[in-house]
Formats: sequence, C-alpha cells, structure tokens
Amino acid sequence: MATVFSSSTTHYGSSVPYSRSSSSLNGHHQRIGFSSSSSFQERVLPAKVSLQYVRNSHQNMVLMQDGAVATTATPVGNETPFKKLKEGLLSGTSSEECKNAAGFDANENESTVSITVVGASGDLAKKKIFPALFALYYEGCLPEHFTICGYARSKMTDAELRNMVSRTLTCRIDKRQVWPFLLLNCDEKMEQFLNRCFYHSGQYDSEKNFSDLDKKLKQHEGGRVCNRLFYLSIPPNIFIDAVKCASMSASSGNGWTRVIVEKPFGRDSESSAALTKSLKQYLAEDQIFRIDHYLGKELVENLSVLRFSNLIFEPLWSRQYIRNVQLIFSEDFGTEGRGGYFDNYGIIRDIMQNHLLQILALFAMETPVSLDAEDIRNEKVKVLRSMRPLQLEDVVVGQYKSHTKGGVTYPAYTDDKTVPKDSLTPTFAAAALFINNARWDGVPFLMKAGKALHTKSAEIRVQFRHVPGNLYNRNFGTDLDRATNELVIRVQPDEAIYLKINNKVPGLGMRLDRSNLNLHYAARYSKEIPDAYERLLLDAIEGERRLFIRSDELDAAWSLFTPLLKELEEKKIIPEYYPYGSRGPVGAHYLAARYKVRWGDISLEQ
Ligand SMILES: NC(=O)C1=CN([C@@H]2O[C@H](COP(=O)(O)OP(=O)(O)OC[C@H]3O[C@@H](n4cnc5c(N)ncnc54)[C@H](OP(=O)(O)O)[C@@H]3O)[C@@H](O)[C@H]2O)C=CC1
Ligand SMILES: O=C1O[C@H](COP(=O)(O)O)[C@@H](O)[C@H](O)[C@H]1O
Repeated sequence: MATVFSSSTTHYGSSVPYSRSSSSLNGHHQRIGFSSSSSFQERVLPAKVSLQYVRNSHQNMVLMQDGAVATTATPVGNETPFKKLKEGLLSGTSSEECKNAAGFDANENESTVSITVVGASGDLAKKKIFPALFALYYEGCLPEHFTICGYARSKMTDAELRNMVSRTLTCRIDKRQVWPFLLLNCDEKMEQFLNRCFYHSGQYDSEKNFSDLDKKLKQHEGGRVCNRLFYLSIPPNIFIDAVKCASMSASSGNGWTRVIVEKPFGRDSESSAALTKSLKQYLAEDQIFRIDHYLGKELVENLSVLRFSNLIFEPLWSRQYIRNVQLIFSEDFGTEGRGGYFDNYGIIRDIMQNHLLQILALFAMETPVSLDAEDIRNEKVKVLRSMRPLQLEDVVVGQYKSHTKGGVTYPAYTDDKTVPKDSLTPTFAAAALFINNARWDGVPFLMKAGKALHTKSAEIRVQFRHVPGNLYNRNFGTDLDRATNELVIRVQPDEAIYLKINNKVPGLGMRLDRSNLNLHYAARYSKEIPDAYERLLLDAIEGERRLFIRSDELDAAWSLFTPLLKELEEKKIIPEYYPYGSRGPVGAHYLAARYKVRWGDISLEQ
C-alpha cells in the first residue's frame, strides 16, 4: 500500500506570521486544526503508514494514523525526523515512543485547556459563546484535551447545562459537501462536545466557590499541564470580583491563565482607567483579552488584507483620492430585553466608541512594521491619538419613538419597563470625526449607529473624489457626487465588497450607468463564514492578541468620546425622536451636508 506523506501549509499559509499556531507560556505546543487534505501537495512514499505533516511559521506537525500529533521545530526541508518517525511506526513501535526517538516534542499532548464560561446561564453565553466553542470543536480546532465549564450562581446540573447548550448548537455546512454526508457526524460531534461540558454553581465573589471550581477542573485535567481561559460573560459591576477569585483560587499552577473580558470597559476615561487598574491587581496585561467582537468579523479582519496585499487600493488610501469615509451600523430592532443595561450606556458607548472606532483605526492606520499583534496595535493607537476629541457640534443624537405600521405598534425606547420614562439616552447617533495626520487631514470620517431602524446592517463606505477634468462630465448631469467611485465593504449581512464604477451601457449610443464590480461572498465562497466569537475564542486559546484591545488603545478611544459624553449628559441634550423602523433622525443628513457628504446607504442606488 502506498503511503501518502503530504506537505501543506495551514489554511493561513506558511509565510504569514500570524498563521495559527499555539504559543503558550510553558513552552508546550499543541496544534489544533489542519487544512483540508485537498490542498496538500502529495508525495507518495513506499511505506505502510500514513502521515500528514503540516507546516506553519513556528513548527512542523505530523498527524499520525492513530490521530496522535507530533510537533517539532525542525525545518520542513529536513526530512530526517519524519523519516525516523515513519521507520519507527513501520517497525510497529507505538506513536509515543516513535515521536520521542525521532526527536519530536515529548509533551505536546500532555497539556490541556480548560475554558470556564463565567455567567454561563446568561444571554451571551447561550447565544454566542457555547455555539462558538462547539463550532471550533466541530471544525477540529480545539486542542485534543479540553474541558468546558459553565460557572454561574444559578443551580444547574451538568445534564441541565448540556440540555441548555444543546438547544443552541448547529453544525456548519460546507456547500461543497453533498447531502447526506455533510451532516453525517453532526449528532455524534454534538454528543462528544456536550460530554466535555460541565457546570459549577458558585458566587462571583467567593474564593471558596472558585477553589471548588479549581478542584473540579483538576479532576478533568487529569494531571496534565493545565492552561486556563476564563470568559467573563457577566455584567461589568462584577468583573473585578470574578477576576480576583479566579486569579486567587482557580488560576493554573503550571500553564497559562487568560481572561476574556466583555465590554463595556467602563463608561468613560476615568471608570475605564479604574477598571484596568483593578484588573491589573490580579492579572498582567498579556493575560487580559478585551474582546470587541467586531474585530472578529470576517470583513473587518479582511480590511488589512485588502489594503496591504493589493496594489490598487493603498495608493488611493489617503486625502488625495478619498473624499469621505462612512462607518454605518444599524439594527432593525430596539433594546428589547437589554434596556436596563443600555440606558446606562447609550449607542455612542455601545457601538461607536468601540466597534466603529476599531474599524476606523484599522481602516486608517499606517502600514504596520509586521503583522504581529503589537505592531498592529501600535499603529491603531497612533491613529486614535491623531484624532480630535469629539465636540457637541460634531454629533447628532436620536431616540426611537413608538410607531404603528401595518396594524402593528412598535414600542418607544421608553416603553421598556427597565428604562426610565424620561430617559434621554441616545439610541441613535451620527458623528463626524477627523484624523489630524498627513494622510487624512480634512477627510471626514462619518459614523452613524442606531437601533430600531429600517434595516440591520454594518458597512464601510469609501467615497472617492471626482475625476478631475472628466471627459464624460456632461453624461452625469449636474450631480457629480453620483458619478464618483464608491467602495463598499458590507460587513453584514450578506458579506460583500463592491466598487461602484461608471460604465458604458452596451449599445450604439454613449449612455453611462453606475455598475458594481462585486465580490459577493455567498457566490464566491462555498464555506459558511465563521462567527466572530469563534475566531476570537480560538485566538485567545492560541495567545494571539492582534484582535483584542490593548489598554492604551482603550484609553485613546475613551479620550475621544469622554468630553462629548459628559457634555451630552450635563447639558441634558434632548435627542431627536425618530419613528421605530425609520431611517433615523433627519439631523444626520444636516450633519453630513455640513461636510458636503451624502450618506451612501440612503442614496437610491446603494
Ligand atoms: N448579550 C449580548 O448580546 C451582549 C453582551 N455583552 C456583554 O457580555 C456580558 C454578558 O452579557 P449577558 O449574557 O447579556 O448578561 P446577562 O445579564 O444575561 O448576565 C449573565 C449572567 O450573569 C449573572 N448576573 C446577571 N446580573 C447579575 C447581577 N446583578 N449580579 C450578579 N450576577 C448577575 C446571571 O447569572 P446567575 O444569576 O446564574 O449568576 C446571568 O445569567 C455583559 O458584560 C454584556 O455587556 C456584550 C455584547 C453583546
Ligand atoms: O456589542 C454589541 O453588539 C450587538 C450587535 O452585534 P452584531 O454582531 O449582532 O452586529 C448590539 O446589538 C449590542 O447592542 C451591542 O452591545
């Protein structure tokens, strides 16, 4: 029988510095996830065992027939260890002994990751975290040894947790696979996954309860080197209690301990600094993973690829060619169910200060020295620090009011029982921001975010300047804005990148129209796009910080918004009311017009 000894890169490619590999504090490696065999360059060697080796920038890995994984830092070009491994396996020696004899890392299978979802009974845990963990498991991206533990005050048995989690799990479908093969092992995978999930009930401020959790985790870790990830999916007022107890009583003794912190990271510069200071009493900065799930969205992650790996965009990426940039977020539902949280924050803190500002920073940053997390985050901080803090006149705020349509009455924001009747909290805001650096001087970056609008979407719109001395000007009429190129990056839903160009309508005459060069993801790629939480959880497990917010980034972000937020609250600025399901307050148009901008999502041909 021929042996397939195949070489491949991971699906990120071997030359990409942040190709996925683990790097743990204790130096053990444990690789997770292999590229599909279809992309392997296959070489046939005369032997009876099957090996696949996978290479990335840090290490080489061999997947053996029995599923065991071996890793080595030896370059792929040097095949000696692989030959030795193969010879050993052919002689009938066990995988473990062969690995050791051939010089592969001895312990990579001896470490384990325990993921504790703190606040496991809550909305985010059910909706996003457990499904993302299952998706990672289903895709073969979790390490061989892992345990998932739900932690919350609610009383629940392991079986009850599994039952709760099972209701939210779905299997990923690859359109290339053919029914019925595509879901063949789905139930089996779900069961295997659920068997690795456990529950521990406890208070968030009880070291004793966390110490009991520690004992439970140890039982599952079975004496291996243990790496521990805590996901704080709880309200912010209990972050510090939970971090304190986890770090004092349940952190790893011999591996790494990391904590994912959910937003909000404070509500202004002062409270954010206080939160960071308190977190740093118990954790080092490199243990803190501040999550902004928009950074995990496929098209946001693609921004750097688009800019820095295509020749055609970067030369245009400046004030010389770009007239304005628009960052637009809208939801077609209100704060239903989250009014209590929302009223203390409002849309500016909920969406603009984090999600939209993070996109802006990635969009506008200079080319980083490398793709390493620190290099990227350094560039983002520079952009944020080059921006002028927002002032009241740069902003329009709105709040949705009740609206009846088709016999259905949609509630006002203040109809929510958890919201004070006289609340002035904005559920909509539009803002004009400027970056005072050589690249972007004078270019308006307009943001718009709102709840209870007519549609759900998130997009980046880049409107280019008019073509100087355009020979075809007379074909466009008086409205030259309509004829300028616009690049649209539709983050969600129905991901796409399209460029609006002027084009000749086929025929004998000379009529121009606006057409799209369209990269529509659903048509181009058969695989479902992973949820942002999957990418971010995997990054946190692998110690990749690129998509998490560093504390100086956070400070810079708050510095931009804090003076405005204070002024809005101190002056009790009354929001412009807009009907539920509408396009938002008209003031947003006046704001844009002040900078000679028209919102791209409102124009007739979007
Ligand atoms: N839900 C979402 O869509 C999003 C949420 N977030 C953030 O994620 C975190 C979790 O969100 P979410 O799941 O919605 O939160 P929940 O309000 O559902 O709270 C999560 C769990 O925390 C416990 N809890 C709730 N309130 C208190 C309290 N006052 N004191 C002690 N424990 C409490 C409850 O568990 P038990 O009673 O069993 O202990 C609850 O199940 C928050 O920081 C939120 O801001 C961020 C983005 C989106
Ligand atoms: O962080 C938040 O994001 C959600 C929107 O996330 P999406 O991935 O569904 O676009 C928003 O509804 C919520 O208010 C906010 O806290």
